[in-house]
Amino acid sequence: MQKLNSSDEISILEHDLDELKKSNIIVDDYYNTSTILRTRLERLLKERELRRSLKSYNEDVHSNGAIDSNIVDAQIITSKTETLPTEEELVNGVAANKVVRNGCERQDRRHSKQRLLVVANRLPVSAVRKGEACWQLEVSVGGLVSALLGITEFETRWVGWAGVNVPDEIGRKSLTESLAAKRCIPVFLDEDLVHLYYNGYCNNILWPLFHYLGLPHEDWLATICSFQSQFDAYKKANQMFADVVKEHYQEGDIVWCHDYHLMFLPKCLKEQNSNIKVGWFLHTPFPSSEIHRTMPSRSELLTAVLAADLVGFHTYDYARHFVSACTRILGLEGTPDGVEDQGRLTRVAAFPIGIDSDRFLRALQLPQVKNYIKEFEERFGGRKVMLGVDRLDMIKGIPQKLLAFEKFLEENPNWHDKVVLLQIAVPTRTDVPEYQKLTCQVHEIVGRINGRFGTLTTVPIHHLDRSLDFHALCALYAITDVALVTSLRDGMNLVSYEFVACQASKKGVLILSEFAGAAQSLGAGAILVNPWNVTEVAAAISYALNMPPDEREKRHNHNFMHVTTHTSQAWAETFVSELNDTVVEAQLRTTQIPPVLQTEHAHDRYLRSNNRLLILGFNATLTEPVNAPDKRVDQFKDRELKLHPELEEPLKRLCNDPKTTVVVLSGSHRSVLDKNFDDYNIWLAAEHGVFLRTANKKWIQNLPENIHMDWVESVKHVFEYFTERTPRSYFELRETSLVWNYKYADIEFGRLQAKDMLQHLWTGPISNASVEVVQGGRSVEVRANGVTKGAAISGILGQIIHDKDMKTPIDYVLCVGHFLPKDEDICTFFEPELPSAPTPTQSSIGSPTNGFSSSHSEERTRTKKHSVSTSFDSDNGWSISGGNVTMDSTNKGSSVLDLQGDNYFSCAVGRKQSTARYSLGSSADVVALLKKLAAD
Ligand SMILES: O=P(O)(O)OC[C@H]1O[C@H](O[C@H]2O[C@H](CO)[C@@H](O)[C@H](O)[C@H]2O)[C@H](O)[C@@H](O)[C@@H]1O
Ligand SMILES: O=c1ccn([C@@H]2O[C@H](COP(=O)(O)OP(=O)(O)O)[C@@H](O)[C@H]2O)c(=O)[nH]1
Repeated sequence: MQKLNSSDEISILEHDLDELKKSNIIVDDYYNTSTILRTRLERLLKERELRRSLKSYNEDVHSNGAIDSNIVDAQIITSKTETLPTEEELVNGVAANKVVRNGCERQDRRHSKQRLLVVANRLPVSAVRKGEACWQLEVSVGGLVSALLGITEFETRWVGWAGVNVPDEIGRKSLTESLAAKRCIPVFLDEDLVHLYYNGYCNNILWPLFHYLGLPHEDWLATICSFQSQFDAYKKANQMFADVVKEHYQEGDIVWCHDYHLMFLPKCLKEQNSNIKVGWFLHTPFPSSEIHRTMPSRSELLTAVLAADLVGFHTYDYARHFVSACTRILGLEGTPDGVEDQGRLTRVAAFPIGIDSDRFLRALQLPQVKNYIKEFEERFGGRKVMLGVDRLDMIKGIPQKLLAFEKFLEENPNWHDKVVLLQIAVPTRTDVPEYQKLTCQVHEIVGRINGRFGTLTTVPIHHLDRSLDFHALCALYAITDVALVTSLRDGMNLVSYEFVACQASKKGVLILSEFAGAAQSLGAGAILVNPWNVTEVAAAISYALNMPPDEREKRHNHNFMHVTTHTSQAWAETFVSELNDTVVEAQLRTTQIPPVLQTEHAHDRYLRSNNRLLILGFNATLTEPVNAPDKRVDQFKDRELKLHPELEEPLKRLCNDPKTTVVVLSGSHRSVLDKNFDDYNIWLAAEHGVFLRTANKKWIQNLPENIHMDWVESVKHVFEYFTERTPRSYFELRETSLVWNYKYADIEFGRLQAKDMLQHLWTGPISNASVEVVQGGRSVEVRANGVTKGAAISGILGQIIHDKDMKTPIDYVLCVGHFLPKDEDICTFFEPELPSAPTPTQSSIGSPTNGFSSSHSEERTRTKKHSVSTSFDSDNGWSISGGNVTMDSTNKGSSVLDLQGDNYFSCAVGRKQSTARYSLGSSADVVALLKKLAAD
């Protein structure tokens, strides 16, 4: 099998384009137009269009037999055993389907299908041991398997648990071989692990919580006590899945992880190999963040899922809940595209699943199915048939359905012998006590209703505790008048889709719970009900049974159209193509993110230089991080900014090094800096450099004195108003600015409030004042016009050079900070090719003193010297401006800065996108860096 990597894919695209052009198929010149495709959507649409053209081109070529090819094996899992109910249908059906869709489908080496590793807890077949090395494989029941069986576009391998304990080597080997024939790869989990991982953590904790059912009531104490061991088993099982994937992974494969059983898998896979393309799809609902918050492992689970490149859900609501949980619980940023963490985006989107509708349509033509239809019609002749098909699971609302049917019978005696409810309740998770209890409960209700409304010859409910073979199921769907789906919560519910697919002639009615994901796609044609409202469901049954044919037809047609166009094939194709796009996009994004600072390199250069300048931010640079995931903050204590305790020693050493000048340049008030750095031999610049504390510990004003502050009162009113209405937000009144901070507030609410506040500020009383409104990650700041760190640095530098009486150029600059974009002008200030724009102070350059004078340095172009001039102004003190400078007659030939290109390290801390040359993740990394520099 040919493997594809990105460059292969590109060259294939190029090759394909050539062929398309040769064959007179008109396609825009992708490479020319791509240069002007500015938005993501534009680019994706273009790529889709291209893919489609290629696909239809391939289909044409293949059906014309133009390319030498071999017939591809059916991708679908089929069983050789007689017990498999769908064998004939799958073998014939899939093959037929391929012929219909692709002409004669062949394998072209260049256009080989993309390899897809589908990893799900359950394999599409479950194994039953028939002898030491003899296995019978049966198709597993459940929507996940049904949907994934429909995927034929990819070269698919399944990795999963075979649903059986195989302790011996002979058994494992023989089962592995049997499964290999079906392109399945087993993960062997022993009984104890299955008990803790599958029965315990998956089905006793995650499943009920994700379906809003709360923890099982009777044994909730035991559940809480065993939580940790179950969670450990869950992680262990996930790692075992990852290990099996690793064995079978080939470069370029897509790994598609499925469902709540495998939330840790994306993390395990990325730890093994960060280049694997990983998608994760949840088949259940993702609950409101308020539910997810109650889980002891809430953060770990979310973080593990976020390791995936693409995360998918059935509905937009579930996706929104997930993003909300990530912002509220992990404090990450939710964007329209997904969740961002340090510049890395995990894309989150809705991909509603579908069914392989052709498979059902074809099945209805099979003689076996026709026989079943005849048999059922004779059996239930004269009565309307209502149908329920569910796994016997509490989420399916089977007791509620039965009670609603009972109420209908109570209220409609005329229907007693004219309607029958067939309820197929497939046993599931039978080792979990809650499921055992549910079985008893359902039996009891069925018995009671049949006792109450049955006659000697008929009963109103036929209840089966077993699964049906596929043909029987199709026949049942086809003869049904009203399907009743009353899930209390359901990720999607494919039974409703299958019913619609089989109703082309009967056009029966679907009653569908509004809590099933399917309600969002089939809601227009179905009668939507709240399954908890038994009266409403009973009324819906009556309405459905009495519905006039034209209304039935309209409703059915609407849903039939949806089911036959939104198929499982389309679902898988869309997911995989989004995953491919996401990975390409992520690569594009990372090129805009500065690389991580190599501390070794910065250190090495530091050692080789003689006159170093370290410019350090304070907040989130030299302080302890406050919003580590799940860390409970004491907002009053943590609000006070404190120097990271591990920095005290190294920072003192750096400050006392005669070859090093250290400046802390912060937005904070002078008192905050004084308090933290009182006994350091350090330069302090407060309020973004408006105030400067010189070496002799005196504060001077660095930026012009004539800063107008007449706007403060009005802004203060606005800030007070929002602080009162936003719990845990606060504001700081500084000398030249005001900052409203919502980092401890609910993030989403904080953001909404900030938007509202900005509106007020922009349009309100200060709209004409000489101020700037600066938006931070979790703050809004109003400061005087022209105040930025970049504007302040020239004055600071001039003052330092003057006070220290520097005679040699600064040959090393490290500028590290969690600066707002507005303040990143400080990074560009030192760039050799990008002298900063003139600042208010720079406009007042006086005659240079102190040994520096303006002149031209020819070396600039050769060595990329940083050329900056100093000046003194009687009003504003020292300033330095960009330009070409050398020292005066006493120091001819030298620049103020001589960074040799490489000796400049601007570094953004905890920022995703930045104009800085490098980045560091957090203040912890800054601590490590400064410790290293101080060690020598
Ligand atoms: O494997 P089991 O524990 O026996 O459970 C069967 C499957 O149940 C769940 O199905 C879900 O997936 C369907 C397709 O997306 C969806 O329509 C339905 O609403 C879900 O409940 C479960 O999520 C699967 O993992 C199980 O295999
Ligand atoms: O006797 C049965 C009953 C049901 N199913 C299949 O089980 C799946 C149920 O999927 P659904 O999404 O409705 O719910 P889930 O069981 O996955 O929660 C459907 O594809 C049904 O065709 C089956 O194969 N045999």
